[in-house]
Amino acid sequence: MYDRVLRSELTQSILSEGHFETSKVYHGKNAHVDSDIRVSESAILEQDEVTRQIRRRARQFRGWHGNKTVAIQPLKVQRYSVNGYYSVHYDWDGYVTEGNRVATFMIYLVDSCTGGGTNFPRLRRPVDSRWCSIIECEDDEYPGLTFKPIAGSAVFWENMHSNGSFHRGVRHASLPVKSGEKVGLNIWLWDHAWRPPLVE
Ligand SMILES: O=C(O)CCC(=O)C(=O)O
Ligand SMILES: [Fe+2]
Repeated sequence: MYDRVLRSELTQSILSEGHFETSKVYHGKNAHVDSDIRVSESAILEQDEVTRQIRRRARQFRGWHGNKTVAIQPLKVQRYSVNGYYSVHYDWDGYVTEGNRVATFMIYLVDSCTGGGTNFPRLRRPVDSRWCSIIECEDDEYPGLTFKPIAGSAVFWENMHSNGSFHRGVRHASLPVKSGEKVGLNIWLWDHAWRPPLVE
């Protein structure tokens, strides 16, 4: 979890731009709306100086193996209203064989909600209570580790093991928003050179 990665002026500029549409679920090149899996609205941000700088910074912060073949995908803003959610999934795509999403930044832009945490059911919650400002410590409604949406902060994780095999430990969900609104900025690192490893 990274604190204050985005200033609020940038958030305002991002939010005023978006052309939101009902979010789809993707399998390779196929995409469809499926409210059993995902209820939110998304907008791909146009390229401008702000988005260019954010993408540059995300790329500098973290290359995949320091890899020159990693690109930052176009930035996507996702808005959840009451009962909006995204059920458990992986960010890697098991249907493609050339290139994949090797890592994810999830930046919270608007946190005026209850619920709406980012939940990793297979990760263990740390016991040290100092984590409790950023992770859910009181609520046992969902298994595993849940990051609270905190505007301006980011969660970063890798979607692959170092040999390029899919990391199944980072299965995650956006928990249902109970009240208010949550908005997140998804930044995905796409490695063009990724190929399925010969051994899992
Ligand atoms: O909004 C979140 O907390 C997670 C979003 C997510 O996992 C995704 O869009 O792939
Ligand atoms: Fe995801």
